[in-house]
Amino acid sequence: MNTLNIHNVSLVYSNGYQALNALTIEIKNGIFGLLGPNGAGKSSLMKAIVGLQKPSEGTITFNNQDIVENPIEIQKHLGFLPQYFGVYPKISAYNLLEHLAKLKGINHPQKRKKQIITLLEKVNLLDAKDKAVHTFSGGMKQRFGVAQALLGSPKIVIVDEPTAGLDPEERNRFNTLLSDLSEDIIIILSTHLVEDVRNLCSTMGIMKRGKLIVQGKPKDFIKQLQGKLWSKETEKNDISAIETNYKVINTQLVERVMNVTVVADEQPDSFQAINPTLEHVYFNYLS
Ligand SMILES: Nc1ncnc2c1ncn2[C@@H]1O[C@H](COP(=O)(O)OP(=O)(O)OP(=O)(O)O)[C@@H](O)[C@H]1O
Repeated sequence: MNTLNIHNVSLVYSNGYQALNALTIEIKNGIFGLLGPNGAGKSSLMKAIVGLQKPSEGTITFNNQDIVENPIEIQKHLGFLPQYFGVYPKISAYNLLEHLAKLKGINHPQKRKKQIITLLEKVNLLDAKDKAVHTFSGGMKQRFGVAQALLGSPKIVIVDEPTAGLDPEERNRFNTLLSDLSEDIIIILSTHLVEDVRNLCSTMGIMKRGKLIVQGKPKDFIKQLQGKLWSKETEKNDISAIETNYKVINTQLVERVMNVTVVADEQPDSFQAINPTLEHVYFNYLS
């Protein structure tokens, strides 16, 4: 079992901006979902974990090794899948993986070949190994991205918005792959897609303005909202009156009619009970 321990981490950039504020999390094998609006500090946290940005305060350990003092300790076990690769050179998938494997220090030619073939099989790209990566579909590129992130058998993989731009079928296939991989390693998934967190993550956290405002299991959060969510169709002009009496967590058009959802212990007049989803949980914590 791998353990990433982030304790009381704060990060103040040189311009004085506090991007992380006393953040504490323990992450074990499985997929940890990190949700939060733009600018909440998710990328800053990732940078601190991978050793690209030293925290101003606090400690980060990976399997009991201090990785703030010794970033190499995590870098040799780390795979990173950015949202987009900037450039896809006009070379085959196999050759590009071979090049990246050499950069990662996998020097033994036979071992390198075996690992590349195994990874191409795992991400279902073995048949496409001689095709140029720039001709791949979006889903194939993302699966290629997973293969490169897994070179060197990392114990921790960080994926940033991995399903952006994929069609629903590609997104399903990609999510199944991530889920299969997560049994023996830590995967940290930073995303705006609440549904992906619901489907994939055993644990999750929500960030807001540099703070981790909550962490736990998606299903426990949903349970906490059971029997407390109420919704009704409304006019746009009536929303501010509802807001004075109730905690409104969402207003949204459903079949072109405005629906308002509130959290309350008792059923408000003319509202219907609705079943909570993780999206309601997210809105509830952010509103
Ligand atoms: N090098 C830096 N110097 C100063 N401020 C920075 C620096 N990098 C990021 N910030 C600021 O820190 C805040 C958090 O940024 P961060 O990129 O961590 O957010 P995020 O949650 O990852 O958002 P997004 O989803 O948009 O990437 C932002 O207000 C950003 O402008």
